[in-house]
Amino acid sequence: MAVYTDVSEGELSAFLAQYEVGRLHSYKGIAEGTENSNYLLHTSTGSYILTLYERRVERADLPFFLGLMEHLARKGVSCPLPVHRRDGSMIGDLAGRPAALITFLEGMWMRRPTAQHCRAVGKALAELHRAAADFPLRRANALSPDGWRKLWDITRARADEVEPGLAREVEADFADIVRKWPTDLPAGIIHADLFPDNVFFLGGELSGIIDFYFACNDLLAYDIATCLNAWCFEKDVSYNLTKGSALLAGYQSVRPLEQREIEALPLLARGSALRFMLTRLHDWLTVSEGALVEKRDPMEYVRRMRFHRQIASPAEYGIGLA
Ligand SMILES: Nc1ncnc2c1ncn2[C@@H]1O[C@H](COP(=O)(O)OP(=O)(O)OP(=O)(O)O)[C@@H](O)[C@H]1O
Ligand SMILES: N[C@@H](CCO)C(=O)O
Repeated sequence: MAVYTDVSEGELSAFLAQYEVGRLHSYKGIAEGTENSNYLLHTSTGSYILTLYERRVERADLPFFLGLMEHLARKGVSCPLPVHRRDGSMIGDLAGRPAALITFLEGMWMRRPTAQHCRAVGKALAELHRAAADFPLRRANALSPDGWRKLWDITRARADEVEPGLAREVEADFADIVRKWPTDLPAGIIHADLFPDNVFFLGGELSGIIDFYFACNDLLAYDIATCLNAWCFEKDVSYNLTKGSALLAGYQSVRPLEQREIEALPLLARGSALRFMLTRLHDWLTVSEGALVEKRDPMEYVRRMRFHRQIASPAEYGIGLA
């Protein structure tokens, strides 16, 4: 995460008095990430992550996100457990923002994931889909085609600042993806942002999944497509077939894909690349220079869109190879 909102020690101590987490020993802002403000807290009872929800998270969605984490944790998915306040709720207010406290997960995210990591994340994704299947709340995906359109309307006029000709290229691709977008594939709750920085490993084993703030109901295979984009490309945006086949095999070891899901992968991967290109483009053009936040390059995802556009068969992702 980033730090958009500063929190004083006095404000934080008053906030923590609502919880049974003991006395505050120390806290510091976490620069990593882009969406919300996050602090690492040490108290007399342990370590916690404090999140202040910023622009892209609606307060009304917090019971879904926090309830989902609690549901998954109870079902054995290793993810943070939201801490309840003394009044039983999981959501408070701090420095003018909705805020929550979640447990700290041990582990490190992989800057250079290997095929083994990709296999593990594929398997964990399928387990997450299975464990979430009976979660009772619903949330529509705010970043499906209608949401993409809103972002594109804001960014299109300045897209060529990133690369000349980008507006025209994206416009054409956007129309084609939306025209073909599937609606009748197996659906359920998806993580929707399962990038390497949201998956922790300890001693080679997957130790936890974080950041459920894009989770929603959508096509399960769309989540796989997002993982292929996030985990299986090298820095030069070449697709790593070994990683792709490992990720798909890991997923299928828990939930075998239907043929129609496999056939939809190239289109889902294009749509997913478009979605992340758009949020990055939006942030690239709008995030103020002063914020303690890393800007992510939209061109990494334009290049993925170009890759997926020329795929002739889903076999090129390595399905059935590992
Ligand atoms: N439960 C947790 N346990 C340990 N560290 C955590 C936890 N939650 C968050 N972090 C730390 O905070 C960082 C950012 O968290 P997170 O990915 O949720 O933020 P974000 O702003 O939503 O980022 P993103 O850009 O991935 O959406 C993580 O990389 C990790 O260092
Ligand atoms: N994972 C996203 C940022 C948070 O949504 C990206 O890399 O663009």
